[in-house]
Amino acid sequence: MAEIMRKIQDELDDVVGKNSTVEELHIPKLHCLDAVVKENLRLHLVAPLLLPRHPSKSCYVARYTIPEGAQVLVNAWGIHRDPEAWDNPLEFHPESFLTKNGKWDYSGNNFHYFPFGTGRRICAGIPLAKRLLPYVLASLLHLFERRFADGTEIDMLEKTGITLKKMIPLVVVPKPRLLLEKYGYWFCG
Ligand code: HEM
Repeated sequence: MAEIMRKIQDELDDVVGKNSTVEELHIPKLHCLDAVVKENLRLHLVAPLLLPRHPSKSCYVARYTIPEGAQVLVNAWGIHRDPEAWDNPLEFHPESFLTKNGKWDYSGNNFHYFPFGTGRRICAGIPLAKRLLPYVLASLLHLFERRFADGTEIDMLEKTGITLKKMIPLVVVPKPRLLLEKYGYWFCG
């Protein structure tokens, strides 16, 4: 994990530099960060079972009859960990999103990877999330080193629900890594 963090911060230092702060124009050049966001959304989906579906008419899917009005849940969490689609599916390997560029996107058209859902009920916030997620993460990682609070370690255990949450909240202590003047009023008081 420490090595992935170093790669991301090296990329941020190359693309953004230590004398400026992250802007939207930098985001398309941050390939390593993009791969980390995508891999994180593979393993830790926001909505592990998507939103429930209810067919308006009985229908057949594969060999199964789905009666009208039945509640259908799609186990996207399981599909994202399918060993037939992913090498070492339980491990965090952002590299797979670097080498298969373009294959994995958020369109919902690839049924091995659809963190924003798929079809008519696909997430309505993709355009916003796609911009905001890397921008906020890039800004935080560029501005701060993060140290775990004394005696704590990262633990990725999840708490199940309609949305997935961390079982144990992450507590980090941010440490500035740029010149203090880049932090504006936060550190000037
Ligand atoms: C990391 C960020 C986000 C993720 C991973 C995410 C993921 C999802 C998923 C998996 C669904 C269910 C899709 C399905 O069942 O096929 C969904 C639905 C939805 N999302 Fe998001 N979402 C995110 C951010 C947002 C934001 C920022 C907004 C709004 C500003 C938003 C608005 C919605 C809405 C309105 C729906 C319901 C769509 C419908 O039922 O027709 N989401 N989202």
